[in-house]
Order: sequence, then structure tokens, then C-alpha cells
Amino acid sequence: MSELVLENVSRWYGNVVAVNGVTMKVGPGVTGLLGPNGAGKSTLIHMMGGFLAPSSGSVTLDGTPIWRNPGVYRSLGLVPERESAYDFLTGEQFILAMAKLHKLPDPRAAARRAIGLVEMDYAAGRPIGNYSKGMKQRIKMASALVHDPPVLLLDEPFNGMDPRQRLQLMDLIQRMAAEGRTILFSSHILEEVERLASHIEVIVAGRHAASGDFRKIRRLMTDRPHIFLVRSSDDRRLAAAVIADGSARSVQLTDKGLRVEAVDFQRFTWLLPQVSRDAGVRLWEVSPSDESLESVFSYLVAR
Ligand SMILES: Nc1ncnc2c1ncn2[C@@H]1O[C@H](COP(=O)(O)OP(=O)(O)OP(=O)(O)O)[C@@H](O)[C@H]1O
Repeated sequence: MSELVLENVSRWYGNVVAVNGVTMKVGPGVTGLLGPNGAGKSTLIHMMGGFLAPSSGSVTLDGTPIWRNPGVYRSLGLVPERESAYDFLTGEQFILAMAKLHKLPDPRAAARRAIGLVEMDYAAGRPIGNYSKGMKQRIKMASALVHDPPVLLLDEPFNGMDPRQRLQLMDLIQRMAAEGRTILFSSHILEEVERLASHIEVIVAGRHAASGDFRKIRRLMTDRPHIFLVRSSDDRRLAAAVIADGSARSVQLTDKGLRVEAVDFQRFTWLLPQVSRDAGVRLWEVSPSDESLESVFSYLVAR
């Protein structure tokens, strides 16, 4: 059972602070690293994979520092976000080369096993340049799995995949985790993380913002005040009814409609139709106006 431990880890590039004092533990099973673009997810993953040195703090695997420690690299498999640069090689040649780089005793057998694990046997003889996005992702997975590491790090593995490819990859990740591996994958999409990860770490602007199972993270995100834009047949009358009802913290009349800050998301969305019906007002449009992921994340950080 492998555990990655990050203690007060920071990483800066010149005067850009990409990761700022992050402390967290990643154990067996699937952990989702969730955060908006530019939050520092890739930087964190590269430090966990031994590709990048922390500027301060420590990143260890089962107590051993990862940076510049080739012994530990044998326990790590990293699937980077970028497309593979070996388009001229066949899948099989690529995986065999990786097996040889790891100096595995029987590279051919290891390559065959890894290709089988990701169900790419049927395309192993074709050049990677002709693969679909999902196939490329799977061959990258095979390259990270060729030495059978107990830890697998995946940077935005679902980016650009269609729903079928997504399901296939989710299934593969789940199988890898069921074998006792420690798997961490990054994403900026909550639903993706929710479906796959038993544990979630949220990172925003380089800082650790929250951690827990998806129910906890979901609750943190939905409990925040929600802002809605409401258009109706009589905004003024509706505003009075909403205020009287008490489910909104503030109501503002604007030229686009009513801007309502709801205290409780579920209660408000459930009560609004009733309140408007009782007031004799027709609802034309109810749309959340602050649902961008950035605003959800900044709420988490500001707590
Ligand atoms: N080599 C670098 N030189 C300078 N700044 C960098 C470098 N790599 C990353 N950064 C900056 O560090 C911050 C974190 O980047 P990082 O790629 O780790 O985030 P991310 O969460 O993985 O984002 P994305 O999902 O967009 O890749 C960003 O502000 C980015 O511009």
C-alpha cells in the first residue's frame, strides 16, 4: 500500500507561485485532484512524479523523498497531459522502448502485458500518429504501467475524449485501483471527479482549498450563496413576494430582471415557483448567474 505525502510544498517559476504551501496525503484507491485551469495541478503532479523539484517543502512516497531518487521512480507511473511525441512509432514499439528504459528483465513480456491491460492489442502494430485521442490516452497509460508501478498519476486524462472513450478509461482506472494501486488524476470538471474518485482534493490558485469525499465537496459547493437572474411578468411584485418569503438574502431590480441572492439553493429553487404562483406572477426565466467553476472555487478558498 503506497502513500504519497506532500508537506508544505511550494513551487515557483521565477516570480510566479504555481503551488503554495500544499499539504496532503494520497493513499490507495482513486483520488481526484480538482481545480480550475492554472490552479497548479500539473505542477503538483510533476512534483509527485519526480519530474520537478519542489522549491520548498517535501514530497515523499512511503517516507522516501521522490526528487532525484531513481529507486522511487520504479514505483511511479505518470501519464502527462500533452500528446505523445512518438507518432512515428507503433504502439508496441513505444511500449517496448519504455520497458527497455526501465531495464525490465523481460521487456517483451512486460510490453505485451501492459498493452493487454489497456486493451490495445488490436492496434499495437499501428503507428501512434494514426490513433484516436482515446487510443493515444490508453497507450500512454500502458507506457506508465509497463513496470507495474503501485502508484499511477494521470494529468487531465479525460481531456478531449468522447463519452464512450471516457467510460472506457474510467473503467480501466477503476480496475487499476481495485488491484490496490494508489491513483491520482487531475480534472477541472466536478462531475468527472465525482464519478470516479472516492476522495477529492481541491486546489485553487496554487493553494489547497478543500478535501474529502465527493458528498462533502458537493455540499461545500452547493451550500454557498447562489445568485440567480429571474425574469417574470411582474418583477416588482415578485421581488416583494420573494423578500417576504425569506428564502433570499437580497433581491435587486435590474434592467435584465431580478438579481436574487438565495441563502439555500434547494429551498429557493423549490419555493420560487410556489411564491410566484401565489403572487400571481408568471416566471419567464430563472438562470443561475454565478455558476462558473471559477466562482465556485473562489468561494471554497474564501471560506
Ligand atoms: N514552466 C513554467 N514557467 C512559468 N510559469 C509556469 C510554468 N508552468 C506553469 N506555470 C504557471 O504556474 C501556474 C500553475 O500551472 P499548472 O500548469 O500547474 O496548472 P494546472 O492546474 O495544471 O492548469 P491546466 O489545467 O491549465 O494545465 C500557472 O499560473 C502557470 O501559468
